[in-house]
Amino acid sequence: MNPDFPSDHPRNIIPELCRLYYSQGWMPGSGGSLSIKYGQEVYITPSGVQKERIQPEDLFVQTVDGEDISVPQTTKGLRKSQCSPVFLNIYRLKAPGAVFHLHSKSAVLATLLTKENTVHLSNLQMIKGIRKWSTGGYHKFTDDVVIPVIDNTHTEDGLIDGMVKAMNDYPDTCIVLVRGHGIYAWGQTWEQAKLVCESYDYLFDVMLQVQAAGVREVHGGVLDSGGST
Ligand SMILES: CSCCC(=O)C(=O)COP(=O)(O)O
Ligand SMILES: [Zn+2]
Repeated sequence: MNPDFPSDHPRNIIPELCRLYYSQGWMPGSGGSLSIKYGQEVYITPSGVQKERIQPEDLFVQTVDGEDISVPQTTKGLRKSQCSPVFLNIYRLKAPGAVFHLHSKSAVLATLLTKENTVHLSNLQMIKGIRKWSTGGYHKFTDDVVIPVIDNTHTEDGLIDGMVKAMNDYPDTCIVLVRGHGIYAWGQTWEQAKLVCESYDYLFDVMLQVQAAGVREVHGGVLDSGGST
């Protein structure tokens, strides 16, 4: 922690979360990127580095319109995250307080087990921890939670069109799955974005383990990762 900044400042929170997510296997091999909005400033991790080793001074700071507020004053030759344009697009469209991009294995597996453009979840208690973005209200555990899946692209900014369509088609979602790649997830605060990532990782993991057990139907009629076999 850098004592020059409050403990809840993005320069302290982002490196802490990067270490946590690396240890959880969600930011392996430099994959993934985190961003937090603080006032009018968006703090974003640098590109292509070992995310678990990021220091408070390594972050880029931009406006939601992509103007530089500050760049790292280090000799490390840091570059902006490839995810920056995707993050900023989400900040402009949804006005969240934080957007995370993670390569969690359960999310990637969930996208590979369906050819459809959605994953469905229902009848799981942890669904109650997820908010509907448009109202802020929480889901019931019996709700049919529909998560959009978009196809991967060769560059991160190539994801923007698919992300915009997914956000328009599913205004309640606070997560978009990218096939074979990972998730983009957001919350009103970084704490809420963290809860979203943890809840969905748990839910995807449960769904995958039920599927691995060869179960096609469960109590309440759902095991459905989009209807494809
Ligand atoms: C091996 S990770 C390839 C790029 C990627 O998908 C990612 O999430 C990290 O991008 P960044 O530019 O932020 O390092
Ligand atoms: Zn990625």
